[in-house]
Formats: sequence, C-alpha cells, structure tokens
Amino acid sequence: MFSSLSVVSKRLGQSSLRSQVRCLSSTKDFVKIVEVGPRDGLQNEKQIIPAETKIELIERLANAGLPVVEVTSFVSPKWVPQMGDNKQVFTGIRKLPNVNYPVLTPNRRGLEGAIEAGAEEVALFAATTESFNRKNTNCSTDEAIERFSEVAKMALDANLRVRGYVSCVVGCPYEGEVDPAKVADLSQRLYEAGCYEISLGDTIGVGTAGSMARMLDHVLKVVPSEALAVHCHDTYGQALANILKSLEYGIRVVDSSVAGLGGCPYAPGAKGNVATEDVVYMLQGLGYETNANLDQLVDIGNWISDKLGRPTNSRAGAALTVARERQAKLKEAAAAAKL
Ligand SMILES: CC(C)(COP(=O)([O-])OP(=O)([O-])OC[C@H]1O[C@@H](n2cnc3c(N)ncnc32)[C@H](O)[C@@H]1OP(=O)([O-])[O-])[C@@H](O)C(=O)NCCC(=O)NCCSC(=O)C[C@@](C)(O)CC(=O)[O-]
Repeated sequence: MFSSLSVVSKRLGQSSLRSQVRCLSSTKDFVKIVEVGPRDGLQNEKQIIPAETKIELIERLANAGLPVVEVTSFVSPKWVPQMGDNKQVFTGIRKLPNVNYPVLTPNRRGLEGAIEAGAEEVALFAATTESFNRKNTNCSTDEAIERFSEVAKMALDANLRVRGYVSCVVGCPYEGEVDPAKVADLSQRLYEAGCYEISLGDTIGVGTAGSMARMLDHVLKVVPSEALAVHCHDTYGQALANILKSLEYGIRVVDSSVAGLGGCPYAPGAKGNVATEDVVYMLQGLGYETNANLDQLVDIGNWISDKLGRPTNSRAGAALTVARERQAKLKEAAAAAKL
C-alpha cells in the first residue's frame, strides 16, 4: 500500500502541480528542476547577503524558466541567522503565476510564519539518523517524525502543498553509512503524512551510483517514482552520476542550486548542491526538456558568484562563460577583418 487513504485526496490535489509542470513540455520527457540555491545555498554563507540580493536572485531564477524556486526557510534565526529575513524576502518577490515558491518549515512556529507571509507550499524535513536530527533540529528521530506529521496535517488543513526532505540518505556526517531500509521507512512516513513529493537528500555528497541504486531499490518499494526527487550535494564530484542513476530509476525531479551554492550548516564538510547549470546541460544532452534557459542560468550563476566574491562552482557555467568570451572575440576579429 503506497499511502493511507486519509491523505490520498489531499495529495491528489497536490499532484496537479506535477501535471501542470508536465504540460510545459511538448514531446520530450520532462524533468522538473527544483532550484534550492536561495535557501539551501545561501543558508550556508558566512557573510550576510542583503534581502534585496536574495529577492533579485529568486526573481531571475524564476524568469529563467525554472518551475520551482525554494525561497527561504522559517527556521529559528538563532540556529540559521542567514534566513532571518525570511518574511521580507518571501513578501518582497514578484511571483510568476506558473512558478512554485516553497519554503522550509521545521515546526509549527515555522509553519505559522510561512502562512503569515503568504506561502502556498512548505517543505518539511527529517534525517535518517539520531545524531543528525539532534544537531540539525535538536530532537530525536521519533520527535522529528511526530513534528513533521503534525505540521503536515496543519499545512494540508490550511490547503498548502507539502513537500518532504529525507536527509542523509546514503551517509551521515556523524554516524557514517546509512541503512537504505531506514531511508525507505522515513520516506514512507513523509509520504503517508501527505507529502506530494519526497526529496532524497545526499546531504554530504558521499553517494555513488552504486549506493544511490541500493538506496532507491528500497525506497521505490514504498514510494512511487512519481513522488520522488533527488537532492545531491557534490562533495565527492558524484552528483551528476547519481542523478543519472536516479533518472534510470524513473525519477524526474531534481533539486539543484545555481552556481552550486550551498551546503547544510549542520553537515560539516558538505559542499554545495549540484549546480543547476550542470544539471540542465546534462539533461539537454540527454534530450530531456526542463523549460530552463541555460544562457540565463549561466549569467545568474556568474552574477551571484560575483556578489559572493568567488568563482562559480558550476563546471558547465564556467566552461560556457569561456566559450562565450572566445566566441565574442572571434566575432570582433571577423568584424575588424572586414573593415
Ligand atoms: C527546529 C528548531 C527551531 C528547534 O530548536 P530549539 O532550540 O529546540 O527550539 P525551541 O522551540 O526551544 O526554540 C528556541 C528559540 O527559537 C525560536 N523558534 C523556534 N522555532 C522557530 C521558528 N520556526 N522560527 C523562528 N523562531 C523559532 C523559539 O521561539 C525560541 O526563541 P526564544 O524563546 O529563545 O527567543 C531549530 O533546531 C531550527 O531552527 N533548526 C533548523 C536548522 C536548519 O535550518 N538546518 C538547515 C536546513 S535542513 C537542510 O539543509 C537539509 C536539506 C533539507 O537541504 C536536505 C539535505 O541536503 O539533506
């Protein structure tokens, strides 16, 4: 049984989101990209990023054709000060009608803040290990399950869409290798709590195509591929391979972060998410539709990296920038030769 009947009807409403997104595609197989840079990326920055910069980033990402841009998180500012401007950012963005703007909420207080700001979609999260839950949200795994079940119910009652994250699906920074059965169990609980989509987070980027496959073998027994996403950090340079493996398993939702921003403040050593530019480049090469404009994404990645004072972490972004410059020089030289 994939889910309890009590949440099926609410999830059916939520699944219209998936079909809306699929309509964007014509004949090609569609992969939905969930851009998490403004939240997962910027939550990990040491420097304070002005709210205006975050707002511009979110608006530009939506304008580049991405169907989902995770905006911020309504977590305790004592725990993650970088997201302390959540309400200002959420209410400051000019929203496009066909784009979803989820926000992360760890507890009832966060949900109330999200609703007050006008959010229509929230994302809940829990990790597979006791230690990570303690470090990230100051509670045990059982308490995390209790919390997200309560918050999911409240959110669904308020007619919000609910997404879920499972953190540490392959490895945990405190406990090491993770048993895939634990991932399946937590994914099923989130699904049964009413999440329309469960994002499987390789939080510290230790996964390989092999360990992803073993984990997916378990999860797909309890949650259908249509309700799964992958969220791959690129610490070991395996993220694209892991996404490719997930595509083979029928998963068509990929979380990514422009310029490869990010990491989790409670996952020491974790690198950023896989870069959105790299994912789009790979998906285009495979013949998938994403609705994303790669040129615009490269510009956005370069722009936000400039703001942060460092080069982009996107390999495709960096390469395409060099290729563009070379192209421009060749054009200039050709024009000069004509004179
Ligand atoms: C869950 C808590 C709040 C528990 O933290 P706690 O200290 O146990 O909570 P508390 O209930 O005792 O409250 C402590 C203080 O925070 C306030 N508070 C309490 N809740 C909120 C709230 N929602 N918004 C604003 N304020 C809040 C509360 O009012 C109180 O304020 P005080 O009375 O001391 O002035 C805390 O641990 C927390 O905020 N953790 C979030 C950590 C986080 O954001 N981590 C990163 C996101 S997860 C991630 O990145 C992984 C993911 C999703 O991307 C996928 C992957 O890669 O795996």
